[in-house]
Amino acid sequence: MPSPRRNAEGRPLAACAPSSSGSPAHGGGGGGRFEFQSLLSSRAPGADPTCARLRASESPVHRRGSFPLAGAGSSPALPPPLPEEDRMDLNPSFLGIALRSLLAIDLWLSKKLGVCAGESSSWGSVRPLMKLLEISGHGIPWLLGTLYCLSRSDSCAGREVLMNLLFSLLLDLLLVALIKGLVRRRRPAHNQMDMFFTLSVDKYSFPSGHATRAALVSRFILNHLVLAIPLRVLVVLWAFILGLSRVMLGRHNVTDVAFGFFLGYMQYSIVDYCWLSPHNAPVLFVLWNQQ
Ligand SMILES: CC(C)=CCC/C(C)=C/COP(=O)(O)O
Repeated sequence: MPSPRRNAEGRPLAACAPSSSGSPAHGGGGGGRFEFQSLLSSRAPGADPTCARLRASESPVHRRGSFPLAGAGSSPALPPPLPEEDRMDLNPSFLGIALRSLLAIDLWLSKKLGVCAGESSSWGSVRPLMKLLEISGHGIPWLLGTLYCLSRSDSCAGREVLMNLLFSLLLDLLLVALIKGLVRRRRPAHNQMDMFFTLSVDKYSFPSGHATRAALVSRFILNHLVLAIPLRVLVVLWAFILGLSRVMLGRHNVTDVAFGFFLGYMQYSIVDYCWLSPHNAPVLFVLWNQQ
């Protein structure tokens, strides 16, 4: 009985090319079925690049018994190595499986929750309300509102808080644009791209800019405005419902919003750490006072 071929690390190779005589795939044997002696570690591409991974279209599922080999009897002509994106990893890590499962759950849940994604959706009648909520967390009203309040503020303390809110909003826009541009996750297929004033990176969905802003601004408000308890609860509710509405509108997947909340929360910690004051950023305050 022939022992399985092994790669450089001593791991058995997947026998996608037929082994020695007797294999049904070799020389037109009757069954036409490939036998995988074992899964190959994807970290040994040099050992046998054509066997290490299979192209999906050439896997036995797709082409039973029709592996493209040179004619029977001649030595097997190995196809050229496949480009990385055409390869199928036969031995995904535990982390890979966990991530893929999370992604599948995310897509399934997001589709289920996208009940306002269109006028004809099951909750289509609530869509206008969700879009109103969308505007309440949009960057433009927050930026314009902060600039307006800054121009009207006549106390030093007020100006300091507003200056930092402005800095938070700009930092948020920058970080979200950066991550969206790096990750480039497409928005859900059921989303209608009818958002008010978007930037070019807003065709991507990870993370949700509304969720980051909601978390950042609400944490900011709770820390710097003296509010009665019912109002504090309202601020938290607004942030939560705004995040949920992103998924209901079909704009985002659940993970976009969850990460957005996390990022916004962390952004506030950055802002708090780098808090701008007339002591550490006198130029900013002097310049503004001269306006
Ligand atoms: C142009 C400015 C100042 C802000 C863009 C705000 C915007 C459209 C963000 C996208 O949010 P989602 O990622 O939640 O869809």
